[in-house]
Amino acid sequence: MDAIALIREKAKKQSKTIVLPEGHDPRVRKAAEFIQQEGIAKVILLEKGKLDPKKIEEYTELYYQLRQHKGIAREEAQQTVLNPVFYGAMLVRQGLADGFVAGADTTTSDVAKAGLYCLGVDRRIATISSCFIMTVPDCPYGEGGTFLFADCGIIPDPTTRQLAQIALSTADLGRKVLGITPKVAMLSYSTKGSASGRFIERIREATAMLHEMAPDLAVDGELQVDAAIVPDVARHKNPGSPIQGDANILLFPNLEAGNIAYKLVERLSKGRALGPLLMGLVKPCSDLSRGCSWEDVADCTAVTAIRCQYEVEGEGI
Ligand SMILES: CC(C)(COP(=O)(O)OP(=O)(O)OC[C@H]1O[C@@H](n2cnc3c(N)ncnc32)[C@H](O)[C@@H]1OP(=O)(O)O)[C@@H](O)C(=O)NCCC(=O)NCCS
Ligand SMILES: CC(=O)OP(=O)(O)O
Repeated sequence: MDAIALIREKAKKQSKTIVLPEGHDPRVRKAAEFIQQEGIAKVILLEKGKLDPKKIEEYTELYYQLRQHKGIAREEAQQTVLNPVFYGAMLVRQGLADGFVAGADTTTSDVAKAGLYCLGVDRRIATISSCFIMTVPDCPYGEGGTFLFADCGIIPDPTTRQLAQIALSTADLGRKVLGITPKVAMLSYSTKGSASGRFIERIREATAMLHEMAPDLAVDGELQVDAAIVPDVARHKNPGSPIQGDANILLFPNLEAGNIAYKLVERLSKGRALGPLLMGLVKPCSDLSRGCSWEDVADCTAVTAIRCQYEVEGEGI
């Protein structure tokens, strides 16, 4: 079964309720129809101007309380809650839905803020970041052409600790959603000392930290991407590597590299890019690219539904 089919089948077993707040967008409406027809999840479809006035009142007060320490006024709280993305996040907070998926018509920054401000940070993880599930047709690399790429959406210039934490969160998501054994490549423009400089040093430090945090995780760095995913190149450039050119998780050094790389792979390979799947929040949710297809909305919803199960079981997401 390919990765997309597997994700849809797994989601169907969960029967979770996911909020899609951008009901004004035709791609989101089409996805909602498909998701419900296929039994992937139950959907709460929202639209600006059609929100429940009682809940607006309730969530305005709640949002005001949550953000009071930042000095916001009630008026600002109400304006925020009138935005269906924030209202949808509040539905999740209040337990009326299990997760939300937005970003077809909202920037990543605003979707992340809805998650951060309404749901909050999972203290066990502490870092909010994101990853993509990438599927590349006719590709022998990774997990039969499936990879996880991170962070391509949230942290512009991660610290070494954040890089290690992003890798851990992505590995965890890969295990839970795709059932893979993670093999992490910490990417750079150098393979094990073939170049030097402060950017490379940072990746080395992050790799060492990751080894300490998760001694059983298969990880190697710093690696160029060819040494990470092409076994022949790995044999030449990096013999003895624990992942031997067979990485399925690609950890990018910063958001510029990650965001550019995921869009290039998606567009040039005619592959799929599911995400940015937000990690480190107390409930599962997903952002989308404004360039997404209706299938991307549907499949990010399926991934979010699968992740809800682990949140219920108290295992983190
Ligand atoms: C995630 C994001 C929205 C946070 O923005 P923000 O709310 O303005 O961030 P702030 O610096 O004001 O921090 C607000 C709070 O959240 C916390 N926070 C911010 N980013 C965080 C992260 N990645 N992980 C954990 N906590 C975070 C801060 O520590 C702060 O906590 P405090 O209120 O207790 O002091 C921001 O990092 C962002 O916009 N990222 C880029 C997204 C983007 O543009 N992507 C484009 C390509 S997809
Ligand atoms: C993830 C991302 O790049 O989102 P957008 O294309 O909407 O900026």
